[in-house]
Amino acid sequence: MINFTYTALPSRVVFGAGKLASVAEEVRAIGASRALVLCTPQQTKQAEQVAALLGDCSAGIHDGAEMHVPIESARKAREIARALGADCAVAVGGGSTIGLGKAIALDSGLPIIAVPTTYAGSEMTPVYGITENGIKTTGKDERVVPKSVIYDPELTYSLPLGMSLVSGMNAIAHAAEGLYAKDGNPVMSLIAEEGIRALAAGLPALRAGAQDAEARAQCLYGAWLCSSVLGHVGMALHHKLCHTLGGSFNLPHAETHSIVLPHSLAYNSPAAPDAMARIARAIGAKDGPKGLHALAQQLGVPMALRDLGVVESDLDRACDIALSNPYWNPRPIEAMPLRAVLQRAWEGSAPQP
Ligand SMILES: NC(=O)C1=CN([C@@H]2O[C@H](COP(=O)(O)OP(=O)(O)OC[C@H]3O[C@@H](n4cnc5c(N)ncnc54)[C@H](O)[C@@H]3O)[C@@H](O)[C@H]2O)C=CC1
Ligand SMILES: O=C(O)/C=C\C(=O)CC(=O)O
Repeated sequence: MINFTYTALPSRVVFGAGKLASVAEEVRAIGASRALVLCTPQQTKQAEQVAALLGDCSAGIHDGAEMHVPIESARKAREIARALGADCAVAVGGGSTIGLGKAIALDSGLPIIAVPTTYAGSEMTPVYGITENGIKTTGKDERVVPKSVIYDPELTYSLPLGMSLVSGMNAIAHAAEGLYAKDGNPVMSLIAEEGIRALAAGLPALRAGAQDAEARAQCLYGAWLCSSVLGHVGMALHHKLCHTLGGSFNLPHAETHSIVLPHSLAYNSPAAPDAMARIARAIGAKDGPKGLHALAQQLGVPMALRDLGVVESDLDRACDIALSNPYWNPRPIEAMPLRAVLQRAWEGSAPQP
C-alpha cells in the first residue's frame, strides 16, 4: 500500500561544467551582495578563483575550514564574516567546508551558497555537525540548508582519484539507506535509484580516466541526487556504524563508508527486499550488497577496516557503542549478528545477511 508524507526542502541547483562562472549571479539571486569565500588550506587556489569571479561581490577568503567543524573554527569564521561585512558565505569544498558554512548559518543566519568539490553530500541537507570538547554533535535545522548550490564538475578534477572513488561510495550509502528509510517516499526512492545508477556507471569510468569530463559529470550528478536523499529521509544502521567507527577510532569518513556499506546492507537485506532489488537493478547486479562489494573491488578502494588501522580487539567496543542509542533500522539490531558484520568489514570478506 502506498502511504507516505513528503516535505520537500527548498533548493536551487545550478549544474554544469563551467557553471562556477555564475557565482556572482547566484549571490545576487539569493539577495546578497558581499560574500566571504570559505575553504580549507588545501583549496585556496579554488577559493581565489571564486573570489576573482565574484569581483566586487567578494568580501575576502577565509581558509580555516577543518574536518568535523571544531566550534572554535566556526566562531572565528563568524567573527571574520562580521568584520568583513559579509552578507553571505560561499563554501567551496567538501563536507568539512560546507559544514563550516552551516555552523555559521546556524548561529548567525548568514545564508550560504555551496560549491561542492567532493561527492560527500552535505550541500542538500539540513544536517549540521559541530565538534566541542572532542565530541561531535549533529542536528537538523532548515536554516543551514544552502540557498543555492553550484555543481561544477570541473572543480572535481583536482580531487585525487582514490578520494573521488571512496567519496562516490559514501554518496551511494545515502541513497541505499534512503531506499529503506522509515520516512521514505516514492519520490526519494526514484531519486535514490537514479543516484546509485549514475555513480555505479560513473565511478568505473572515473577509475579508467580521472579527467574524463563525462565521468566527472555523471559522478557529480549522482552525488547531487544522493545528497538530496540524505537531506529528505532518515538514515539507519549503516550511517550509525560509520559515525561510531569514525568518531571512536578517528577513521577517514569516506573510506569507512565504502568499506562498511556492503556489510551493513547485507545485514538489512532480509528486512528490506524491495530496497535491495532496487539497488541491484541500479548497479546491474543480481544482489545489491554483493554487487556493491564487487564494485568496490573493481574500483580498487580499501576493502577492510584493518587496512585503516582498526585492531581486531576494538570491534567489541565498536559493537557496544553502535548498540547504544541506535538509529531506527528495518531489521532489529542484535549484538551477535552486528558483531559478525563488524568482523566481516574488518576482514574485508564477502558480505552476508
Ligand atoms: N552534514 C551533512 O549533511 C554531511 C556532512 N558530512 C561531513 O563532511 C565531512 C567529510 O567531507 P568530505 O567531502 O568527504 O571531506 P572533506 O571536506 O574533509 O575534504 C577532504 C580533503 O579533500 C580536500 N578536497 C576537497 N575537494 C577537493 C578537490 N576538488 N580538489 C582537491 N582537494 C579537495 C579538502 O580540502 C580536504 O583537505 C565529514 O566530517 C562528514 O561528517 C558529510 C556528508 C553529509
Ligand atoms: O556527521 C555529519 O556531519 C553529518 C552527516 C554525515 O556525515 C553523513 C555521512 O555519514 O556521510
